[in-house]
Amino acid sequence: MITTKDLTKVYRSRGRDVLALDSVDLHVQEGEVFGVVGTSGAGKSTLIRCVNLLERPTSGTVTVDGVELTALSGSEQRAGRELREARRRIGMVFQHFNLLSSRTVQQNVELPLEIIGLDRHDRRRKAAELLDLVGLADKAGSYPGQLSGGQKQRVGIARALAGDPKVLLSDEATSALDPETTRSILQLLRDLNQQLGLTVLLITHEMDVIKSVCDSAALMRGGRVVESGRLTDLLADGHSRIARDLFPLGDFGSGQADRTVLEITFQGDAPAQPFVSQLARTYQIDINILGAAVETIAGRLVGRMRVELPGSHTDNVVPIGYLRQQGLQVDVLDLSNGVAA
Ligand SMILES: Nc1ncnc2c1ncn2[C@@H]1O[C@H](COP(=O)(O)OP(=O)(O)OP(=O)(O)O)[C@@H](O)[C@H]1O
Repeated sequence: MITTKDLTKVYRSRGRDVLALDSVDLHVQEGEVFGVVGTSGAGKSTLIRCVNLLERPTSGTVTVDGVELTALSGSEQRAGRELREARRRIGMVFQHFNLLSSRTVQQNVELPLEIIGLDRHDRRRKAAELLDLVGLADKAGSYPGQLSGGQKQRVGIARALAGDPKVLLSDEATSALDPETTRSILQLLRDLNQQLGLTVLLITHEMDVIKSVCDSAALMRGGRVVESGRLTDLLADGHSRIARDLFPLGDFGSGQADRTVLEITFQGDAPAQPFVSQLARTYQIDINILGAAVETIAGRLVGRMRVELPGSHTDNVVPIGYLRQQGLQVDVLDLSNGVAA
């Protein structure tokens, strides 16, 4: 549904070039919620602004729903007719809501419909439907200043849906909200994704957002996508940095040379059996549990545990094989850099 190829953006700032996007290849499938995560300055905002050509990339292509936007003329306010048409099928939600304070909630939602020339009656009907969809039917006559942050973001979402978009872009939509409101807005995005078949591309600096709402994710660093994929696949990959960040499990053990640290992951229907005590009993070994967490990720129950066994990797080949036989994913950590060996 959204594909970027070799997407590059260079800003010229005070006489020097800033490489904000460096050959970004991204593929967001139709109907999924895709999260881009990364620290400040990684290039997330630039990426999302290039996806709907609010920012014209320096090179590379952006294709949304089969239309190559980068081949259409104009950008920002001077977009040509075809680009404006294509943009109508892409909704955008902003961190600070971007509502007009002098207009009522209803009038804010009607704004994009006014711009496309819909008549008054149809505008009213459509805006009322959208406000109902986001749970704000009773606030139609209120002004943004009379709403909470979460309600303002619901208005922002209703407005973004006015053009019946197939794709919704969310630029840190929950960063200005408290944790409970964040949860309710993420749930709303998830519901809209499922009810309307909406494809959602969101950017965030919070791993919790990825964990609670996304099907897939990409990690950005220094303008590059360093990892991307479906969360279920990433969780099955012992080298995945995203998976590691989804489960911060504490330290890496005693640091002694004759110890083996394992990371054990179980997903979905994998046995929720007491494998640690079974292992200890079967092989008569003392197992040190270093950390454990169970989360619901992409709608599936996923657990991860880090344990330390006495002896080297070679000494533990048989117990590791036993765990794998139980349907568990087992990665042996390389203690020098904390990733799977
Ligand atoms: N208009 C601009 N002019 C010059 N440099 C820019 C401009 N916009 C962004 N940059 C630079 O591009 C890089 C990527 O910025 P961007 O805002 O995309 O990152 P980000 O991951 O969204 O960060 P944040 O989470 O802080 O918004 C940064 O080095 C930033 O300073």
